[in-house]
Amino acid sequence: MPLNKYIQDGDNQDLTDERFKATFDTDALGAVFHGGEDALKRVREIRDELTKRGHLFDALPAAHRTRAERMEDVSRKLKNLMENVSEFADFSNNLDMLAIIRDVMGIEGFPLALHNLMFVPTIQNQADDEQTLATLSEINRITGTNLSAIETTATYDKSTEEFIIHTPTTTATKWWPGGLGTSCTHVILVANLIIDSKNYGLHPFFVPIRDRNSYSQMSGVRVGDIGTKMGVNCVDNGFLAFDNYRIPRRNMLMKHSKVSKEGVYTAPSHPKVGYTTMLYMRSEMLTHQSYYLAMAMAISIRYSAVRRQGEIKPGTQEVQILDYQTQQYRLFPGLARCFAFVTAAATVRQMTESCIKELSHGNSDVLADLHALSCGLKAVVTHQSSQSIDQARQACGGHGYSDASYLPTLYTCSVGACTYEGENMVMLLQLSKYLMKAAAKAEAGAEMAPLVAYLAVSDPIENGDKFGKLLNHFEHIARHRVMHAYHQMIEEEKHGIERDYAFANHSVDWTKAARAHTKLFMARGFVKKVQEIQNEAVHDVLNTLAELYLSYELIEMSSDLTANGYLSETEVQTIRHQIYDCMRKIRPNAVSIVDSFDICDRELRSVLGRRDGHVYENLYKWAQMSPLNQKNLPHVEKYLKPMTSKL
Ligand SMILES: Cc1cc2nc3c(=O)[nH]c(=O)nc-3n(C[C@H](O)[C@H](O)[C@H](O)COP(=O)(O)OP(=O)(O)OC[C@H]3O[C@@H](n4cnc5c(N)ncnc54)[C@H](O)[C@@H]3O)c2cc1C
Repeated sequence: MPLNKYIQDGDNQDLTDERFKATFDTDALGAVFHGGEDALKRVREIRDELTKRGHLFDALPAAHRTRAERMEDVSRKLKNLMENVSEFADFSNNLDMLAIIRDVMGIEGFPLALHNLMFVPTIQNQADDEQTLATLSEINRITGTNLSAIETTATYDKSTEEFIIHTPTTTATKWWPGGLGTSCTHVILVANLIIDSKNYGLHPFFVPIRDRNSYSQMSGVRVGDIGTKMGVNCVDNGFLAFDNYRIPRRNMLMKHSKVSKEGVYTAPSHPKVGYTTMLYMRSEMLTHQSYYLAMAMAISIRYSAVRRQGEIKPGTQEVQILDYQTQQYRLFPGLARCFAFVTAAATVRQMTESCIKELSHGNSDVLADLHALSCGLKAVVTHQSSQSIDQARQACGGHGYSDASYLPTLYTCSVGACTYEGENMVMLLQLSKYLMKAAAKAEAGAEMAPLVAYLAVSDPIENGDKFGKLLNHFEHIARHRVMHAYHQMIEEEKHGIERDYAFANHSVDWTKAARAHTKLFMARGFVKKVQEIQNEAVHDVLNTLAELYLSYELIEMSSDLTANGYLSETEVQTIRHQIYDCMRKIRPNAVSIVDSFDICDRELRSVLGRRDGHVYENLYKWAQMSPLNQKNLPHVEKYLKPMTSKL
C-alpha cells in the first residue's frame, strides 16, 4: 500500500509518479493539519454525507453566474442544507459547520454567514441568562451582524423604558456589515449609550431591522446592499442608519453592563469585556486563512507537477515547472506557512476559549495579552497568507489568472481579511501600544508577562541546537526592534514631545516591531508543534518545513541580522542556504504534502488543482460553460454585427 492515499488508476502520470515518492503517510500528516485523527475522520464523514445530497451543489461554476444568480444559488443551498443538516451533522459544532460550509458554499460567503460566527457568540458572551434564552430562540433561523457605529446613539427614555436609536449624520451610516444588505432581520448594534445626557460609551443592543416574515424594513430603519466588491460577492454587505428608532430596555445586552428601569447604569467588571466576540472571530479568521492558503498550495503545487515548460539545459526534455528552484522559492515558503498558521490558530483558539471562561468568572488578567497577540496575528497572517496566495497565482502563469484556477477567488477572499475585523495597520499599532508598555517594564526591571519576557533578557552567548539558534535570532530581532522604537520615542519625549505624538512619529518602526514580535510567537509555536510529533516520517517532513519557515522569515528580515554586527554576512548566507537545502528535501514530497490537506475537488473548485491532474481537457470543458459561448449574444447582435457589416 503506497504511503500516499490519493493515488488512483487513470490519473495524470506525472502526479502519480510524484505520489509514489512520498516518504510519509498522507493520512498521518492530514491529521496534524486538521487538528487530530478524529477531526480528519469527521471531515471525511461529513463529505461522504454531502456527496449523497446532490441538491446541495451547483450545476454551473460560480464564475459563470451573475451576482444575483450566485446569491440565489447560495440561498437555495442554505435552505436545502438547513432542511437536511441535522440528519448527519451538528451545525452548532464548529468543525461540522466549517466542513459543510467549505464544501457546499465555498469561500465567497453566503447571506447568513455571520450568524454562527459572530451573532451567536456575541449573544452568548454578552447577553444575561434570561436574554440569551429569549434572543437565541427569537433569532432561530435568522441572523444579524456585529456593528461598530461610533456616532450612533442609544438614548434611554425612562418614561417608556426604551432606547431611542439614532444615526446623527449621513457619514455615520454604518457601511459594510455582512448580511445587512438583504438577509438579516436582527443585528447586534454597538452604539453610544446615553442616559440623562451622559455618554457611557459603546454598548451592544439587539435590534430588529426587518420584519422576519415579510422582510420589509422597520419604520425608522434605513438598510440596503452596498454593491459589488473585489471579492466575497456572495455576502450581501450592507449599510444601516436609524431615525429615532425605539427598542425596549431589555434589548440592551446586559451580561456585563446594565441599565435599570430607573436609568441607573452599572459598569462592566473590565472595560474590555466586550472584546470577546472580536477575539473569537479573529481566532477563527486564522483558521480560515490557513485553509485558503492550503487550497492555493494544493492547486499551484499539483499544477506545477503537471505543467511541463522549458528546459533546464537546452535540448533536453521539458521539465515539470516544480523542478525550477525559482518556482519552489515562490511556493514552498507558503506551504510551510500553512502549518505555521494552523498551529498559531489552534493555540489562539485555546487561549481565547480559556480567556472567555476566565472572564465569566470575573477574571480579566490575560485579556490584554491575548488581545494584543490576536491583533498581531490577525495582521501578519492575513497579509502573509494573501501574499503567498498571490505568489501561487503568479506561479501558475496565465491559467492562474483564470477563474478556472480558483486562485483569483482565493486571493480576493484572503486579502479582504487584511481590512475587516480590524484594519491591519491599526492592528499592528494596537499591538505596538502593548509592546510600548512592555518595553517600559523591561527597562524598569519589572515582572514581565510570558509572551514578552524575552524583552528583558540579552542575547544568549550559548546558541543551542538548530531550532534554538534560529529562535534566538527571532528573539534578537523582535527585542531590538521593540527597544529601538521605544528608545526613539523616549528620546523625543525628553525634548518635550508628548507621548502620543512621540509614539506616532515612530509608528512605522513600531509596526515593524509588532510584526517581529508576532513572527517570534509563530516560530516558537511551530517548533514546539514539530517537537510534539511522534510519527517519525511525519516529524521529518514537518521538521524540514519548520526549518524552511524559520529560515525564510529570518531572511525576509535579514538586514536586522547583520545590523550592529549581530551576525556576519557569512552566517546570514548560511541561513539562506538552509532555505535552498530545505526546498530540495521538500520537492519529492511536495504533492503528497498538499494531498494531506485532504481538500476534495468539489471543495477546491479548481480545474488546475484537480486530484487526477487532468487539467487541459477540463479547462476546455470549463470554458464551454461560459455564458459567452451561447449564440445570439446581445452585444454581438446589437453592436458588433452592425459595425462590422459596414466595414
Ligand atoms: C470584505 C469586507 C467585509 C467587511 N465586513 C464587515 C462586517 O461584517 N462588519 C463591519 O462592521 N465591518 C465590516 N467591514 C468594514 C471594515 O471593518 C472596515 O473597512 C475596516 O475596519 C477599516 O475601516 P475603514 O474602512 O473606516 O477605514 P479607515 O479607518 O478610513 O482607514 C483607512 C486607512 O487609514 C489608515 N488608518 C486608519 N486609522 C488609522 C490609525 N489609527 N493609525 C494609522 N493609520 C490609520 C489605515 O491604513 C487604513 O487602511 C468589512 C470590510 C471589508 C473590506
